[in-house]
Amino acid sequence: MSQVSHQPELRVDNITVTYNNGHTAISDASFSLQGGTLCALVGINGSGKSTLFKSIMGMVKPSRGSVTLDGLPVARALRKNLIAYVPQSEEVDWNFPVLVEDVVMMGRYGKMSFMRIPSAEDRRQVDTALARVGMTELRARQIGELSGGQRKRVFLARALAQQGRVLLLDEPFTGVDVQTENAIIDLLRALRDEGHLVLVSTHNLGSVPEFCDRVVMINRTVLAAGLTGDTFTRENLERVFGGVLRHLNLSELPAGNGQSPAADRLDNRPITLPQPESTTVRRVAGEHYHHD
Ligand SMILES: Nc1ncnc2c1ncn2[C@@H]1O[C@H](COP(=O)(O)OP(=O)(O)OP(=O)(O)O)[C@@H](O)[C@H]1O
Repeated sequence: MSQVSHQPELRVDNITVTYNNGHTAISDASFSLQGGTLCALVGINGSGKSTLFKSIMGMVKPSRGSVTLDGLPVARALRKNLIAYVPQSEEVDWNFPVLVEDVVMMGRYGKMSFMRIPSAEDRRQVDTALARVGMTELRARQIGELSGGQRKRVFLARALAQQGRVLLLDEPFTGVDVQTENAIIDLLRALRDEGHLVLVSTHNLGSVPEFCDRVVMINRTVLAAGLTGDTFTRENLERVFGGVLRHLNLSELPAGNGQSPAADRLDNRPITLPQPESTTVRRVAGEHYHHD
C-alpha cells in the first residue's frame, strides 16, 4: 500500500446485530476512528469482535444503526475497495487448491474487469505485497502446504494488494511465532504511518499498549474507546473482562485516571485472556504459558 491521499474516517453509529437464531451479538455499539491510527479491538470470546468486523464488511447486516466510511454507507465503500479484511484463519478452506500468488491476486479482483486478466499494475502490487510480508520465495506454493503463520502473512498480503484505506485484521497473532508477530506489528505500524486506518482484534493483551495508539473494548457493546494510555486501564479491563481476568496483576495497572500510559506498566509481562475451556496452552507475550 502506498501513502493514502486522504485520511479515512470510519464511523460505527449505534449498531445492533441480531443473528437469524435470534441471538443479539452487538447492541448499540458506537465508535469512530481516523486514518493514521493503529487500534486494538479487545474483548472476551464471544464478545462480538468478529461480528463487528463482519458488519463493517457488510457480511452481516445490522438491524439498527449504520457503518460509514467518509460519510459513505459501508456498502458503497466496499464496492470502491476501500476496506480490506483479514479473517480468522478458521474461516478459510485450506483444501482449496490455489497458489500463494493467486490468493494475493484475489486482492486485485475488485480493480479488474469482468474477465479478471491481471494488468502489469496488478502484478506489481502482488509482488510488492508478497515482499512486504516476506513471502516472495513461497509465492508458487499451494496455500494448503503453508504453516499457520505463513498463511496469515499471505492473507495480509492479499489485503495489502487491495490497497484499501482501512485494514481490518481478526486475530492476526493467534498461532504465530514471536518473529512473525513482530514482523506483522512492524508492517501494521508502517501502514499506520502511511495514513491507513488499521483495526486489529487480539487476545494478546500484553502487546496492546506496545503497538496500538487506540483501543476499542467490547462486550456485546462498546464499553470503552479512546487513546490507549487513557483507555487501557485497570478499571476498563475489569469492566471488559470481569472476574476472568484473575491472571492479571491488576495492582500494577493504572487506575483509569488518564495520567499513566499502561504501556509503561505492561512491558515484558505475560498477560493472558482466559478462555472458556478449562485448560489451554497459549502463547502470551512471546512465551508458552499454561493455565487451568
Ligand atoms: N452465525 C451466527 N449465528 C448465531 N450466533 C452467532 C453467529 N456468529 C456468532 N454468533 C454468536 O454471536 C456472539 C459473538 O460472536 P463473535 O464471533 O462475534 O465473537 P468474538 O468476540 O469474535 O469471539 P472470539 O474471541 O471467540 O473469536 C457469540 O455468542 C456467538 O456465539
